[in-house]
Amino acid sequence: MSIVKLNAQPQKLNYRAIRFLTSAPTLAECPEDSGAEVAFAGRSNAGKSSAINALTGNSKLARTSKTPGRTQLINFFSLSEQQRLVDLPGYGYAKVARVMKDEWQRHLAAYLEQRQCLRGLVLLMDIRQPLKEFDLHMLTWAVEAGLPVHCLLTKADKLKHGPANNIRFAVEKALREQGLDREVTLQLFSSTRKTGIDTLERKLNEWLISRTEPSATSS
Ligand SMILES: Nc1nc2c(ncn2[C@@H]2O[C@H](COP(=O)(O)OP(=O)(O)OP(=O)(O)O)[C@@H](O)[C@H]2O)c(=O)[nH]1
Ligand SMILES: [Mg+2]
Repeated sequence: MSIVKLNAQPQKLNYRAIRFLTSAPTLAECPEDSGAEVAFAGRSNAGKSSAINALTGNSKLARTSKTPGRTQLINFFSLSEQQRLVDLPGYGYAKVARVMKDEWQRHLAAYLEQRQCLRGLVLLMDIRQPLKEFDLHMLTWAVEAGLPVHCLLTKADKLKHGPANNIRFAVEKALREQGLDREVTLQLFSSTRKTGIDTLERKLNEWLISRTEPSATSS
């Protein structure tokens, strides 16, 4: 008889207990493809590393920089043996040679297309420059691949509350009009002010806990 054990995992993860795991330049060098992973993607300088630091309350966890292109490797952070967050290299105006940019893009595409344990994508966009070509490319790809996306409109502290919300509504409308709203959610976020962290945590818990396979045993 096959018995499926009740999933004994907590409904919340302790993001403060996160640890740096490893950095990988290519898909082949990533940790074993098991458990559940959520990746943070977005243009260079969008605030990916800062968001991971704000979420985990550790300003030194992921390296941040005023110089776009700081994160050049796929960086893995573990929440538990089976649950990870991933800081992806940014796309865009990194001050690196064209040939290197193409290299990264290839590794990024391989990771996104082939990583089986990827449960969702957090797509970060600077609220002052949302829905650039790369963002639309990522959203289209994810929707077609059936991968859920949660968008963070970052650096919301740079705008007053009213204008920030107006941008959020405009982005939601644009996504609906382009048929990109399936499995896509959106929120305002500020790493500096630490706003939007609860909403982000809820989404990550939903992806990393409820979508982790319950363990099965036979007797
Ligand atoms: N005001 C403000 N600045 C922010 C916020 N988030 C990030 N920044 C700043 O934006 C710059 C880029 O942040 P990073 O977190 O390094 O951006 P990234 O997306 O990881 O960049 P790459 O690694 O180059 O892809 C840094 O100078 C941060 O301090 C925010 O919420 N508000
Ligand atoms: Mg970074």
